[in-house]
Amino acid sequence: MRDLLTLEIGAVAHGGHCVARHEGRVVFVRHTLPGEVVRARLTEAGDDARLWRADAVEILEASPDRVASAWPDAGPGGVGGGELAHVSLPAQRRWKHDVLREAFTRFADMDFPGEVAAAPGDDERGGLGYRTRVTVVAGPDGRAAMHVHRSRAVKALDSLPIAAPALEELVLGTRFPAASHIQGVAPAGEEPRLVVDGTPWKGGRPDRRDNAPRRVRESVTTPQGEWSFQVDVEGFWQVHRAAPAVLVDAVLSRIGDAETVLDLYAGAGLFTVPLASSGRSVTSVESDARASRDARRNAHDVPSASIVHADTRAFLDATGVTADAVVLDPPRSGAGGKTIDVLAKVGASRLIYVACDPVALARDTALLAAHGYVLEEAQGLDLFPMTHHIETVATFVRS
Ligand SMILES: C[S@@+](CC[C@H](N)C(=O)[O-])C[C@H]1O[C@@H](n2cnc3c(N)ncnc32)[C@H](O)[C@@H]1O
Repeated sequence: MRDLLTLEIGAVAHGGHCVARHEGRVVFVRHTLPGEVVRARLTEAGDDARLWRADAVEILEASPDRVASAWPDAGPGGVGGGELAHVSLPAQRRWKHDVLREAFTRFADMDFPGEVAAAPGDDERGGLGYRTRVTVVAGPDGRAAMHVHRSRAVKALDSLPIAAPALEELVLGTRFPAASHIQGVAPAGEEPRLVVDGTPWKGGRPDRRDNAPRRVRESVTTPQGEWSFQVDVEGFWQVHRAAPAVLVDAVLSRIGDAETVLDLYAGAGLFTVPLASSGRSVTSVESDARASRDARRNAHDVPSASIVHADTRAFLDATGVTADAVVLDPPRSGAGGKTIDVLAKVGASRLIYVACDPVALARDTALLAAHGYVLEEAQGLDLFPMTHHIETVATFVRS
Protein backbone atom coordinates (compact mmCIF):
# COMPACT_ATOMS: atom_id res chain seq x y z
CA MET A 1 0.00 0.00 0.00
CA ARG A 2 1.24 3.45 -0.85
CA ASP A 3 0.59 6.25 1.64
CA LEU A 4 0.26 9.03 -0.93
CA LEU A 5 -1.83 8.90 -4.09
CA THR A 6 -2.39 11.42 -6.86
CA LEU A 7 -6.15 11.61 -7.39
CA GLU A 8 -8.59 13.37 -9.70
CA ILE A 9 -11.51 14.40 -7.53
CA GLY A 10 -15.11 13.70 -8.53
CA ALA A 11 -18.47 14.59 -7.00
CA VAL A 12 -19.26 15.45 -3.38
CA ALA A 13 -20.79 12.76 -1.17
CA HIS A 14 -22.76 12.86 2.08
CA GLY A 15 -20.34 13.06 5.02
CA GLY A 16 -18.04 15.93 4.01
CA HIS A 17 -15.85 14.21 1.45
CA CYS A 18 -15.58 13.90 -2.34
CA VAL A 19 -15.38 10.69 -4.33
CA ALA A 20 -12.27 9.68 -6.29
CA ARG A 21 -11.17 6.37 -7.83
CA HIS A 22 -7.87 4.60 -7.60
CA GLU A 23 -7.35 1.40 -9.60
CA GLY A 24 -11.11 0.79 -9.60
CA ARG A 25 -11.52 1.34 -5.88
CA VAL A 26 -13.58 4.21 -4.43
CA VAL A 27 -11.61 6.65 -2.25
CA PHE A 28 -13.47 9.17 -0.03
CA VAL A 29 -11.24 12.24 0.06
CA ARG A 30 -11.63 15.05 2.60
CA HIS A 31 -10.31 18.62 2.37
CA THR A 32 -10.79 18.78 -1.38
CA LEU A 33 -13.36 19.92 -3.96
CA PRO A 34 -14.82 18.46 -7.17
CA GLY A 35 -12.53 18.93 -10.18
CA GLU A 36 -9.32 19.22 -8.14
CA VAL A 37 -6.20 17.15 -8.65
CA VAL A 38 -4.57 16.41 -5.30
CA ARG A 39 -1.91 14.40 -3.52
CA ALA A 40 -3.87 12.58 -0.86
CA ARG A 41 -2.64 10.79 2.25
CA LEU A 42 -4.48 7.52 2.87
CA THR A 43 -6.05 7.45 6.33
CA GLU A 44 -7.96 4.15 6.07
CA ALA A 45 -6.90 1.71 3.38
CA GLY A 46 -7.23 -1.98 4.23
CA ASP A 47 -6.22 -4.35 1.43
CA ASP A 48 -9.65 -5.96 1.47
CA ALA A 49 -11.61 -2.77 2.12
CA ARG A 50 -14.25 -1.86 -0.46
CA LEU A 51 -13.43 1.82 -0.08
CA TRP A 52 -10.50 3.80 1.16
CA ARG A 53 -10.37 7.15 2.92
CA ALA A 54 -7.79 9.88 2.40
CA ASP A 55 -7.01 13.51 3.24
CA ALA A 56 -5.90 15.87 0.46
CA VAL A 57 -2.54 17.20 1.68
CA GLU A 58 -1.24 18.94 -1.47
CA ILE A 59 -3.40 20.63 -4.08
CA LEU A 60 -1.96 20.20 -7.58
CA GLU A 61 -4.91 21.78 -9.42
CA ALA A 62 -7.20 23.90 -7.25
CA SER A 63 -10.93 24.49 -7.65
CA PRO A 64 -12.04 28.12 -8.05
CA ASP A 65 -14.21 27.47 -4.98
CA ARG A 66 -11.17 26.87 -2.76
CA VAL A 67 -10.29 29.52 -0.14
CA ALA A 68 -7.65 29.68 2.60
CA SER A 69 -8.97 27.52 5.45
CA ALA A 70 -11.04 29.44 7.98
CA TRP A 71 -10.07 26.84 10.61
CA PRO A 72 -6.63 25.26 10.13
CA ASP A 73 -7.05 23.01 13.23
CA ALA A 74 -9.76 21.19 11.25
CA GLY A 75 -7.57 20.65 8.18
CA PRO A 76 -5.91 17.38 7.02
CA GLY A 77 -5.11 15.18 10.03
CA GLY A 78 -6.97 17.68 12.23
CA VAL A 79 -10.12 17.73 14.31
CA GLY A 80 -13.59 16.88 13.02
CA GLY A 81 -16.34 19.45 12.71
CA GLY A 82 -14.81 21.89 10.17
CA GLU A 83 -14.41 19.77 7.04
CA LEU A 84 -15.67 22.49 4.66
CA ALA A 85 -13.53 25.33 6.06
CA HIS A 86 -11.51 25.40 2.80
CA VAL A 87 -14.65 25.99 0.68
CA SER A 88 -16.09 29.44 -0.11
CA LEU A 89 -19.47 30.03 1.57
CA PRO A 90 -21.51 30.08 -1.67
CA ALA A 91 -19.79 26.84 -2.71
CA GLN A 92 -20.54 25.26 0.70
CA ARG A 93 -24.23 25.87 -0.03
CA ARG A 94 -23.89 24.42 -3.55
CA TRP A 95 -22.11 21.41 -2.00
CA LYS A 96 -25.03 20.88 0.40
CA HIS A 97 -27.55 21.31 -2.39
CA ASP A 98 -25.71 18.62 -4.38
CA VAL A 99 -25.83 16.28 -1.36
CA LEU A 100 -29.59 16.88 -0.97
CA ARG A 101 -30.15 16.29 -4.70
CA GLU A 102 -28.13 13.07 -4.61
CA ALA A 103 -29.92 11.81 -1.50
CA PHE A 104 -33.36 12.47 -2.98
CA THR A 105 -32.50 10.89 -6.32
CA ARG A 106 -31.08 7.79 -4.64
CA PHE A 107 -33.40 7.23 -1.73
CA ALA A 108 -36.67 8.96 -2.69
CA ASP A 109 -36.50 8.54 -6.48
CA MET A 110 -37.30 12.22 -7.05
CA ASP A 111 -35.66 15.59 -7.56
CA PHE A 112 -35.03 17.63 -4.42
CA PRO A 113 -37.42 20.53 -4.99
CA GLY A 114 -35.68 23.33 -3.02
CA GLU A 115 -32.56 25.44 -2.63
CA VAL A 116 -30.14 25.87 0.29
CA ALA A 117 -30.49 29.25 2.01
CA ALA A 118 -28.02 31.02 4.28
CA ALA A 119 -28.85 31.87 7.88
CA PRO A 120 -29.23 35.60 8.57
CA GLY A 121 -25.89 37.24 9.39
CA ASP A 122 -23.70 34.42 8.08
CA ASP A 123 -22.52 36.18 4.92
CA GLU A 124 -21.54 39.23 6.98
CA ARG A 125 -19.56 37.04 9.43
CA GLY A 126 -18.01 34.80 6.78
CA GLY A 127 -19.93 31.81 8.16
CA LEU A 128 -18.02 32.03 11.47
CA GLY A 129 -18.86 32.82 15.10
CA TYR A 130 -22.28 31.18 14.93
CA ARG A 131 -22.24 28.31 17.45
CA THR A 132 -23.84 29.00 20.83
CA ARG A 133 -23.06 25.45 21.97
CA VAL A 134 -19.65 23.74 21.76
CA THR A 135 -18.33 20.51 23.20
CA VAL A 136 -14.60 20.06 23.71
CA VAL A 137 -12.31 17.89 25.81
CA ALA A 138 -9.24 18.93 27.80
CA GLY A 139 -5.88 17.74 26.53
CA PRO A 140 -3.12 16.49 28.88
CA ASP A 141 -1.98 20.10 29.43
CA GLY A 142 -5.50 21.22 30.38
CA ARG A 143 -6.03 23.21 27.17
CA ALA A 144 -9.26 22.90 25.18
CA ALA A 145 -8.87 20.20 22.55
CA MET A 146 -11.02 18.15 20.19
CA HIS A 147 -10.85 14.63 18.81
CA VAL A 148 -8.98 14.16 15.57
CA HIS A 149 -11.46 13.05 12.87
CA ARG A 150 -12.26 9.30 13.19
CA SER A 151 -9.64 8.93 15.93
CA ARG A 152 -9.39 8.75 19.71
CA ALA A 153 -6.41 11.11 19.62
CA VAL A 154 -7.00 14.68 20.77
CA LYS A 155 -5.53 17.86 19.36
CA ALA A 156 -5.21 21.13 21.31
CA LEU A 157 -7.11 23.97 19.65
CA ASP A 158 -5.42 27.18 18.53
CA SER A 159 -8.78 28.56 17.51
CA LEU A 160 -12.47 27.64 17.51
CA PRO A 161 -13.78 30.16 14.98
CA ILE A 162 -17.21 28.59 14.48
CA ALA A 163 -18.04 29.37 18.14
CA ALA A 164 -19.60 32.69 19.18
CA PRO A 165 -16.57 34.96 19.78
CA ALA A 166 -17.08 35.37 23.56
CA LEU A 167 -17.50 31.60 23.88
CA GLU A 168 -14.35 30.92 21.84
CA GLU A 169 -12.42 33.31 24.09
CA LEU A 170 -13.73 31.68 27.28
CA VAL A 171 -13.10 28.11 26.12
CA LEU A 172 -9.60 28.77 24.79
CA GLY A 173 -8.63 31.00 27.73
CA THR A 174 -9.58 28.53 30.49
CA ARG A 175 -7.46 25.63 31.79
CA PHE A 176 -9.32 22.45 32.72
CA PRO A 177 -8.53 19.15 34.48
CA ALA A 178 -6.82 16.88 31.93
CA ALA A 179 -9.25 14.66 29.98
CA SER A 180 -12.36 16.47 31.27
CA HIS A 181 -15.42 16.99 29.04
CA ILE A 182 -16.45 20.58 28.58
CA GLN A 183 -19.73 22.00 27.38
CA GLY A 184 -19.61 25.69 26.46
CA VAL A 185 -22.84 27.65 26.11
CA ALA A 186 -23.41 31.21 24.89
CA PRO A 187 -27.09 31.95 25.64
CA ALA A 188 -28.80 34.86 23.88
CA GLY A 189 -28.07 38.01 25.89
CA GLU A 190 -26.15 36.29 28.73
CA GLU A 191 -22.46 35.78 29.49
CA PRO A 192 -21.10 32.47 28.14
CA ARG A 193 -20.92 29.57 30.58
CA LEU A 194 -18.96 26.37 31.03
CA VAL A 195 -19.96 23.01 32.44
CA VAL A 196 -17.06 20.64 33.13
CA ASP A 197 -17.80 16.94 33.67
CA GLY A 198 -21.36 17.93 34.53
CA THR A 199 -20.44 20.65 37.07
CA PRO A 200 -21.11 24.32 36.26
CA TRP A 201 -18.00 26.51 36.38
CA LYS A 202 -17.76 30.15 37.35
CA GLY A 203 -14.67 32.38 37.22
CA GLY A 204 -12.44 29.57 35.99
CA ARG A 205 -13.32 27.04 38.71
CA PRO A 206 -16.12 24.61 39.67
CA ASP A 207 -19.18 26.22 41.25
CA ARG A 208 -20.15 23.48 43.71
CA ARG A 209 -22.94 25.39 45.46
CA ASP A 210 -26.21 23.43 45.60
CA ASN A 211 -27.94 26.36 43.93
CA ALA A 212 -25.30 26.88 41.20
CA PRO A 213 -27.35 27.96 38.17
CA ARG A 214 -27.97 25.12 35.72
CA ARG A 215 -30.45 26.81 33.39
CA VAL A 216 -29.88 29.42 30.72
CA ARG A 217 -32.37 31.83 29.21
CA GLU A 218 -32.91 31.94 25.47
CA SER A 219 -35.14 34.31 23.55
CA VAL A 220 -36.53 33.80 20.08
CA THR A 221 -37.78 36.69 17.96
CA THR A 222 -39.57 36.19 14.64
CA PRO A 223 -41.95 38.35 12.58
CA GLN A 224 -44.83 36.41 14.23
CA GLY A 225 -43.80 37.01 17.85
CA GLU A 226 -41.22 36.79 20.59
CA TRP A 227 -40.84 33.93 23.07
CA SER A 228 -38.49 33.17 25.91
CA PHE A 229 -37.27 29.80 27.08
CA GLN A 230 -35.21 28.31 29.86
CA VAL A 231 -33.02 25.38 28.95
CA ASP A 232 -30.76 23.17 31.03
CA VAL A 233 -27.20 24.31 30.41
CA GLU A 234 -26.41 20.85 28.97
CA GLY A 235 -29.80 20.33 27.32
CA PHE A 236 -30.53 20.33 23.60
CA TRP A 237 -30.89 23.73 21.94
CA GLN A 238 -30.36 24.53 18.25
CA VAL A 239 -26.67 25.44 18.00
CA HIS A 240 -26.65 28.21 15.38
CA ARG A 241 -27.31 31.63 16.89
CA ALA A 242 -30.05 32.26 14.27
CA ALA A 243 -31.45 28.71 14.09
CA PRO A 244 -34.20 28.91 16.75
CA ALA A 245 -35.82 31.94 15.07
CA VAL A 246 -35.28 30.65 11.52
CA LEU A 247 -36.86 27.28 12.37
CA VAL A 248 -39.77 28.69 14.40
CA ASP A 249 -40.52 31.02 11.48
CA ALA A 250 -40.28 28.10 9.03
CA VAL A 251 -42.68 25.97 11.10
CA LEU A 252 -45.23 28.77 11.77
CA SER A 253 -45.31 29.82 8.14
CA ARG A 254 -46.06 26.23 7.06
CA ILE A 255 -48.62 25.23 9.69
CA GLY A 256 -51.62 26.65 7.76
CA ASP A 257 -55.00 26.54 9.54
CA ALA A 258 -54.28 23.44 11.64
CA GLU A 259 -56.05 23.69 15.01
CA THR A 260 -54.64 20.54 16.58
CA VAL A 261 -50.91 19.86 16.25
CA LEU A 262 -48.58 17.09 17.40
CA ASP A 263 -45.02 18.35 18.01
CA LEU A 264 -42.86 15.22 17.99
CA TYR A 265 -39.23 15.10 19.19
CA ALA A 266 -40.07 18.45 20.76
CA GLY A 267 -37.01 19.14 22.96
CA ALA A 268 -37.54 22.06 25.34
CA GLY A 269 -40.61 23.21 23.41
CA LEU A 270 -39.01 25.46 20.78
CA PHE A 271 -41.93 24.86 18.38
CA THR A 272 -44.57 23.87 20.96
CA VAL A 273 -44.69 27.26 22.69
CA PRO A 274 -45.01 29.45 19.56
CA LEU A 275 -47.51 27.01 17.99
CA ALA A 276 -49.68 26.93 21.11
CA SER A 277 -49.40 30.56 22.16
CA SER A 278 -51.84 31.59 19.43
CA GLY A 279 -54.44 29.12 20.73
CA ARG A 280 -53.70 25.95 18.73
CA SER A 281 -54.00 22.81 20.76
CA VAL A 282 -50.50 21.30 20.76
CA THR A 283 -49.33 17.97 22.17
CA SER A 284 -45.58 17.98 22.62
CA VAL A 285 -43.75 14.64 22.82
CA GLU A 286 -40.15 14.31 23.99
CA SER A 287 -38.33 11.26 25.40
CA ASP A 288 -35.49 12.97 27.28
CA ALA A 289 -36.52 13.62 30.90
CA ARG A 290 -34.49 16.81 31.28
CA ALA A 291 -35.73 18.31 27.99
CA SER A 292 -39.29 17.34 28.83
CA ARG A 293 -38.99 19.11 32.23
CA ASP A 294 -37.70 22.20 30.41
CA ALA A 295 -40.65 22.00 27.98
CA ARG A 296 -43.13 21.77 30.84
CA ARG A 297 -41.62 24.89 32.42
CA ASN A 298 -41.50 26.78 29.11
CA ALA A 299 -45.14 25.94 28.31
CA HIS A 300 -46.36 26.61 31.85
CA ASP A 301 -48.32 29.74 30.89
CA VAL A 302 -49.67 28.33 27.64
CA PRO A 303 -52.86 26.43 28.49
CA SER A 304 -53.34 24.88 25.04
CA ALA A 305 -49.97 23.07 25.18
CA SER A 306 -49.79 19.64 26.73
CA ILE A 307 -46.35 18.16 27.43
CA VAL A 308 -45.83 14.41 27.22
CA HIS A 309 -42.63 12.72 28.34
CA ALA A 310 -42.56 9.62 26.11
CA ASP A 311 -40.96 7.87 23.20
CA THR A 312 -42.67 9.07 20.00
CA ARG A 313 -43.49 5.66 18.57
CA ALA A 314 -44.69 4.21 21.89
CA PHE A 315 -46.87 7.29 22.46
CA LEU A 316 -48.47 7.16 19.00
CA ASP A 317 -48.98 3.42 19.27
CA ALA A 318 -50.52 3.54 22.74
CA THR A 319 -52.82 6.55 22.31
CA GLY A 320 -54.05 6.41 18.72
CA VAL A 321 -54.05 10.23 18.91
CA THR A 322 -55.28 12.28 15.92
CA ALA A 323 -54.23 15.79 14.80
CA ASP A 324 -54.67 18.21 11.90
CA ALA A 325 -50.90 18.62 11.50
CA VAL A 326 -47.70 17.05 12.78
CA VAL A 327 -44.37 18.77 13.28
CA LEU A 328 -41.49 16.31 13.62
CA ASP A 329 -37.82 17.06 14.27
CA PRO A 330 -36.21 13.67 14.81
CA PRO A 331 -32.55 13.04 15.63
CA ARG A 332 -30.03 12.31 12.86
CA SER A 333 -31.30 8.79 12.22
CA GLY A 334 -34.70 10.15 11.10
CA ALA A 335 -38.13 8.78 12.06
CA GLY A 336 -37.80 5.39 10.32
CA GLY A 337 -40.35 2.93 8.97
CA LYS A 338 -41.99 1.71 12.18
CA THR A 339 -42.57 5.23 13.50
CA ILE A 340 -43.87 6.38 10.12
CA ASP A 341 -46.32 3.47 10.10
CA VAL A 342 -47.88 4.70 13.38
CA LEU A 343 -47.51 8.36 12.40
CA ALA A 344 -49.65 7.76 9.32
CA LYS A 345 -52.50 6.65 11.62
CA VAL A 346 -52.63 10.16 13.18
CA GLY A 347 -54.50 11.17 10.02
CA ALA A 348 -52.83 14.59 9.73
CA SER A 349 -53.40 16.38 6.45
CA ARG A 350 -50.01 18.08 6.75
CA LEU A 351 -46.60 17.10 8.11
CA ILE A 352 -43.79 19.58 8.67
CA TYR A 353 -40.55 17.67 8.83
CA VAL A 354 -37.45 19.41 10.26
CA ALA A 355 -34.48 17.24 9.32
CA CYS A 356 -30.83 17.37 10.25
CA ASP A 357 -29.80 14.52 7.95
CA PRO A 358 -30.54 14.58 4.20
CA VAL A 359 -30.31 10.82 3.71
CA ALA A 360 -32.65 10.08 6.62
CA LEU A 361 -35.08 12.67 5.24
CA ALA A 362 -34.93 11.20 1.73
CA ARG A 363 -35.51 7.66 3.11
CA ASP A 364 -38.43 8.89 5.23
CA THR A 365 -39.82 10.73 2.16
CA ALA A 366 -40.05 7.38 0.35
CA LEU A 367 -41.65 5.74 3.41
CA LEU A 368 -44.17 8.59 3.74
CA ALA A 369 -45.04 8.31 0.03
CA ALA A 370 -46.10 4.72 0.66
CA HIS A 371 -48.67 6.15 3.15
CA GLY A 372 -49.97 8.75 0.67
CA TYR A 373 -47.89 11.74 1.86
CA VAL A 374 -46.52 13.81 -1.02
CA LEU A 375 -43.60 16.18 -0.62
CA GLU A 376 -45.10 19.61 -1.38
CA GLU A 377 -41.96 21.70 -0.91
CA ALA A 378 -38.62 21.64 0.88
CA GLN A 379 -35.97 24.14 1.80
CA GLY A 380 -32.37 23.45 2.76
CA LEU A 381 -30.93 25.75 5.44
CA ASP A 382 -27.22 26.23 5.98
CA LEU A 383 -27.34 26.24 9.78
CA PHE A 384 -23.92 24.56 10.13
CA PRO A 385 -21.41 26.53 8.00
CA MET A 386 -17.88 25.06 7.69
CA THR A 387 -19.30 21.58 8.31
CA HIS A 388 -21.10 19.15 5.99
CA HIS A 389 -24.28 19.20 8.09
CA ILE A 390 -27.50 20.42 6.50
CA GLU A 391 -30.85 21.33 8.03
CA THR A 392 -33.94 20.90 5.85
CA VAL A 393 -37.56 21.86 6.43
CA ALA A 394 -40.06 19.95 4.30
CA THR A 395 -43.87 20.02 4.01
CA PHE A 396 -45.76 16.82 3.18
CA VAL A 397 -49.48 16.80 2.35
CA ARG A 398 -51.80 13.82 2.17
CA SER A 399 -52.76 13.12 -1.42
C1 LIG B 1 -33.17 17.54 16.86
S1 LIG B 1 -33.78 17.63 18.52
C2 LIG B 1 -35.12 18.74 18.26
C3 LIG B 1 -35.70 19.41 19.46
C4 LIG B 1 -36.59 20.62 19.20
N1 LIG B 1 -37.53 20.42 18.11
C5 LIG B 1 -35.75 21.86 18.96
O1 LIG B 1 -35.60 22.26 17.79
O2 LIG B 1 -35.23 22.43 19.94
C6 LIG B 1 -34.49 16.06 18.67
C7 LIG B 1 -35.14 15.76 20.01
O3 LIG B 1 -35.75 14.47 19.92
C8 LIG B 1 -35.62 13.81 21.17
N2 LIG B 1 -35.81 12.38 20.88
C9 LIG B 1 -34.91 11.51 20.36
N3 LIG B 1 -35.49 10.31 20.15
C10 LIG B 1 -36.77 10.43 20.56
C11 LIG B 1 -37.87 9.53 20.58
N4 LIG B 1 -37.76 8.27 20.16
N5 LIG B 1 -39.08 9.98 21.02
C12 LIG B 1 -39.21 11.26 21.46
N6 LIG B 1 -38.18 12.17 21.46
C13 LIG B 1 -36.99 11.75 21.02
C14 LIG B 1 -34.24 14.22 21.65
O4 LIG B 1 -34.13 14.07 23.06
C15 LIG B 1 -34.18 15.69 21.20
O5 LIG B 1 -34.65 16.55 22.20
